[in-house]
Amino acid sequence: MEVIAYIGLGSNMGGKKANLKAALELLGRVPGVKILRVAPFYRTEPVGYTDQDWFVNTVAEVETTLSPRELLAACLEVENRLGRVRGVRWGPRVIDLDLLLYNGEVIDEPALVVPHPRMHERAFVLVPLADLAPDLVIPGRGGVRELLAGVDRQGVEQL
Ligand SMILES: Nc1nc2nc(S)n(CCO)c2c(=O)[nH]1
Repeated sequence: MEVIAYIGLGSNMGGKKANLKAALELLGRVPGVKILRVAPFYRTEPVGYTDQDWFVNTVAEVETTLSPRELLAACLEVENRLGRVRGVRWGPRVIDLDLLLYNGEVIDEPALVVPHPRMHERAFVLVPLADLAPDLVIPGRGGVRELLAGVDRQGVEQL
């Protein structure tokens, strides 16, 4: 049966918008994954490891028959196909796909934590997510609209 999941995409190396478009193209070709909607792209100030180039971020809403682990594996496969080299943990990356939400479920397993543990404090996630689903509730964290009101939108600029 199909469920709804949300995937965060980001790039801060090379052709950032082109990298996001390529990732969406590859993701959309995965059997069992259908991209329903994609938020606008945003130019965003790096958080966490700040000594790096600005990112381009967006969020995609997908309908999928894959399990959470299968969907995560598909995201990692897209990253690998686009040449993601896992160097510095928080360092620059050609492409990053984060599984943000899966069918409203809470999952806490080794290498699979959903909702994404930091998404509720990240404007670069909440802003595009609110473009798609402002009334969504992030299990255990609160409503997207309310969380967005609590973060600093500084450093998230619509492209
Ligand atoms: N603005 C911004 N800052 C980030 N810091 C990390 S790590 N990442 C990678 C995503 O976890 C990002 C990002 O995608 N966008």
